[in-house]
Amino acid sequence: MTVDKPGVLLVNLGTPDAPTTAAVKRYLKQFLSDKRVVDVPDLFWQPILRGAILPFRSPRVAKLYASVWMEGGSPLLVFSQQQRDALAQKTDMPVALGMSYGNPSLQHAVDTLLDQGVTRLIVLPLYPQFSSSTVSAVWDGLYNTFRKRRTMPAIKFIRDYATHPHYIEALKDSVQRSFAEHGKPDLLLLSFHGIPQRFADQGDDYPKRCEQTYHALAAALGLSSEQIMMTYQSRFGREPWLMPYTDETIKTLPDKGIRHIQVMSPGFSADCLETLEEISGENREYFMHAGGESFHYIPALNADPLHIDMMLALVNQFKWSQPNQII
Ligand SMILES: C=CC1=C(C)c2cc3[nH]c(cc4nc(cc5[nH]c(cc1n2)c(C)c5CCC(=O)O)C(CCC(=O)O)=C4C)c(C)c3C=C
Ligand SMILES: [Fe+2]
Ligand SMILES: [Fe+2]
Repeated sequence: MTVDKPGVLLVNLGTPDAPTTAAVKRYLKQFLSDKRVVDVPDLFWQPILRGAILPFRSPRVAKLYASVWMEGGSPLLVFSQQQRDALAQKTDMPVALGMSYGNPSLQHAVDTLLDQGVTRLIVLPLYPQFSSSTVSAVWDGLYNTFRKRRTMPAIKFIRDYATHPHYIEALKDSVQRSFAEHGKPDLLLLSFHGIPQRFADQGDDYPKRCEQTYHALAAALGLSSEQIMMTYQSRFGREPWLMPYTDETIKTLPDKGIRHIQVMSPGFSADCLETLEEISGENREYFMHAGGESFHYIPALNADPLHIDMMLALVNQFKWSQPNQII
């Protein structure tokens, strides 16, 4: 009888090992050299990256990381480890955490699972909305981990979960707790990480998936289009990214009479630099400076029990093998 042992691989983006210029430079170099993220040919891109971007961006971004750093490390790592441990408590399958960039690496996570005798990998990239720049990068990273191995497990790869009922339910619950604590705002703003508009034009369905999350959550909360809106944050480089931009939008709201907002970033499964510093720090300042009166950031789902239940439901679909399984 063939042994069948499923194991779960949770994957997220990755983060620097320390809030220092050297560590941030190492991380950004790996991240921004991935063609899934920046698709400019290396002949042009590497001199720009090494000569201009890394030397100037690394010290600046290191300071931003230092402003959100937690006792156990970078927020993204701390919350991801909490998710891994909480999921492991709820399943008898081994669970490992791997990052596309930095540590713990995907290679380390896959090795850990295979060393425990796992024959079937259930891969859950913790990006609710598919994008080639994130989820396909996980796919590439996974492929690389097997290049030098003579064995390979069966693989179940979860593409995304933008409208999964458990995901929408967990978001709804989190919003309702925030409304109960701070009152109902004039506007609930959903800020998703952006990608270049060109990626979408070339077929990346990320904006469609974000819109589907937005519509599903608006319906679940019973909010009208005046009470909830979506924007895109974290623009990088000069070409147009998905619009409307979060920062530009936020600056205009007080003039429209919107003085109390609550902001959530449903595309981030764990709090990180982009939520804690960019949204809860920088964008809060833009809003208050433009005449806003009350700004509340609604945390990412992190290790919320409903979020872990969602992960369990997603991976449990693949817990039992099907005959003639190929991938
Ligand atoms: C350069 C292009 C980038 C694309 C395309 C991109 C897509 C993308 N990213 C996330 C999630 C995260 N990004 C994070 C940080 C981050 N992102 C970029 C650039 C692109 N992202 C950079 C350069 C950085 C590092 C910070 C900086 O230098 O400004 C993070 C946080 C990491 C952390 O350590 O906290 C996350 C998470 C998604 C979901 C996405 C596409 C949909
Ligand atoms: Fe990013
Ligand atoms: Fe940012």
